[in-house]
Amino acid sequence: MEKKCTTIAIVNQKGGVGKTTSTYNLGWELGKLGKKVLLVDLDSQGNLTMQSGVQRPDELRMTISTLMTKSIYDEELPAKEEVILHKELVDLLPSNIELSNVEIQLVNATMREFVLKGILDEYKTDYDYVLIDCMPSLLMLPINALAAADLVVIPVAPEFWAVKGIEALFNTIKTVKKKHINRKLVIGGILITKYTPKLKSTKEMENIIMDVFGERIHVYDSKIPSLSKVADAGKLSLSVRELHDKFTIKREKESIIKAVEAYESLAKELVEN
Ligand SMILES: Nc1ncnc2c1ncn2[C@@H]1O[C@H](COP(=O)(O)OP(=O)(O)OP(=O)(O)O)[C@@H](O)[C@H]1O
Repeated sequence: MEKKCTTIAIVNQKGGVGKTTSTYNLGWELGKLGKKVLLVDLDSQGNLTMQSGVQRPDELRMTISTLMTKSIYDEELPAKEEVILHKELVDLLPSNIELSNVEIQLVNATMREFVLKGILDEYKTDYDYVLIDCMPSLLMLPINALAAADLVVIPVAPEFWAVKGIEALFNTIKTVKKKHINRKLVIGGILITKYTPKLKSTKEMENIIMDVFGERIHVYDSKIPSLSKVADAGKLSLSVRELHDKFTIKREKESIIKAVEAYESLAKELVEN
């Protein structure tokens, strides 16, 4: 029997808020909980692909762009094994710079909002979770992610312009629902990333986010701490848990454990809801 799969779009049109980092580490922690996870890199920067250990994404023969182009031109999709890469706890549909051409191809494609959905309907059958890492825009590719998703998770770094950005994203989600692109789409919640509660400015932004959105939207209890070791793990193509496990000295382990715990508890929040 086909598995019930939950597809989650990790979206924020603001850059650098922790979308890729959260997609990878949330995926890893869901994998740790025994879930079968497919990560989808829907960003032409290919950061999720590099985070997953592919050093030169531009040399990949098959990527999500191959699938989307084939789908736009009504060609048969390649077998999953030809495209999907495997890591210990997650699988990956990789991406590279070619995805920027797809954004252009989509403009004139028929059923252009549903190209990714069509592909995932075919590719997601073995998975419990599909996590889509979106590029920082609200153009056709992120709209494709919203059309394919059951749930949206919005990583937000508590910075000055954050609230304005979330408002714009909500309007896009409203339009996606109103125009029947995806009427069942649910906003899972706001995930606060790069969190430093000791900083007055962070606390102020957290309060503003709660005041403005708290009544309408769930804000995940798990908050991802701002830690230089989180960025280090990314550069080493490791999850925060893997980097933690590699450390042998207690002080080193302590420098990243809070991020491991945060992504673990976020994964549990998602599984339990
Ligand atoms: N919790 C964190 N603590 C410290 N650094 C972080 C944290 N999360 C992410 N970073 C760093 O911030 C930078 C941006 O993160 P990331 O690439 O995940 O953001 P993004 O929203 O996906 O960016 P883009 O919009 O460009 O795709 C990276 O260098 C990453 O290592």
